[in-house]
Amino acid sequence: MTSERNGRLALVGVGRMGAAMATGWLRKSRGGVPADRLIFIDPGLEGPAADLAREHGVTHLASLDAKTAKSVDTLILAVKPQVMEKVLPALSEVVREDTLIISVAAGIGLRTFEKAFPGRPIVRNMPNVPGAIGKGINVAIANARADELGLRKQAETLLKVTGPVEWLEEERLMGAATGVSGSGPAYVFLMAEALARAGEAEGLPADLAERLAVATVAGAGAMLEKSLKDGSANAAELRRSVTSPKGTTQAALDVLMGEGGLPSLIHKAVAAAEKRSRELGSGEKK
Ligand SMILES: NC(=O)C1=CN([C@@H]2O[C@H](COP(=O)(O)OP(=O)(O)OC[C@H]3O[C@@H](n4cnc5c(N)ncnc54)[C@H](O)[C@@H]3O)[C@@H](O)[C@H]2O)C=CC1
Ligand SMILES: O=C(O)[C@@H]1CCC=N1
Repeated sequence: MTSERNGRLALVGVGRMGAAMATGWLRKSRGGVPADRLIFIDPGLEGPAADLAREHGVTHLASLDAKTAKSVDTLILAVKPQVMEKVLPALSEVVREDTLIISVAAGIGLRTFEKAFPGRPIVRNMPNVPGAIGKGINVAIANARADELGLRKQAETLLKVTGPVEWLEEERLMGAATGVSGSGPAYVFLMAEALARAGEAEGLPADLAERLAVATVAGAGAMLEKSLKDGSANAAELRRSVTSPKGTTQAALDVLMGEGGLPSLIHKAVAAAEKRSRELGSGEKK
């Protein structure tokens, strides 16, 4: 069997994450996926996903029928973990024996998909929303069948359109990765919100405070990325470069890095996400 995948790619669940990935794939500049290879499967397509389908002419179906499934060699599952098990039986009846299954659902383990799709190659991936602009990161693990068929590389070719792929060998680490990079963009957006609110509370006009906060988060992120790439500095070194002894930053960091400050709060937050990931995987879905 060849590992070449030139068939269609069905994305099941085109909500926030599905639409972010599809946006990344449809960006031709990054060697993306041609619109006529993609099929959106979602009974409630709306918002950005509906716009994407319309703008690019992507086929949209409410469910995957047996005839269409014959043309699908890659199935991406991007529904909520809470509905995943309801969605799997109907899909398992129609997908081909050699279809590569990729799930991006938090918490749901390879074993669940191996039960639903016996003998199929499966990749569990944790993407994040900056993938929509090619600035995402993926953390993935492949089952043995995917490796037997040499499909890890094939999955990576697809996933890396949205950002690099880090492969894990131990599935138990997926929860921690989810807490860092899957959920992580929300922490950074919260930082931008909090910074803007704080500026406003200290007297800045709201719109100016927001512009300053957004430019600061975006600029610091871009600088960190560049400095890591060229090897000039890491995050701690960049932080120290802003911090003049006895200056304003030192005064602020004494608050942020004091007892119970940001580092310990972030650790608690990532640990909570990791725990929730395990709960979602074990069926505690509420
Ligand atoms: N939102 C994020 O930043 C990230 C989400 N994920 C994972 O992505 C998955 C989706 O999350 P979101 O996009 O945030 O949720 P969402 O609620 O925005 O999207 C879920 C989509 O699934 C559709 N859907 C529901 N039942 C369906 C069915 N039977 N067949 C096909 N589609 C169906 C809904 O209409 C909706 O469009 C989750 O498993 C989540 O863990 C992973 C990484 C990041
Ligand atoms: O909040 C969630 O459960 C999903 C998974 C990672 C980011 N969003």
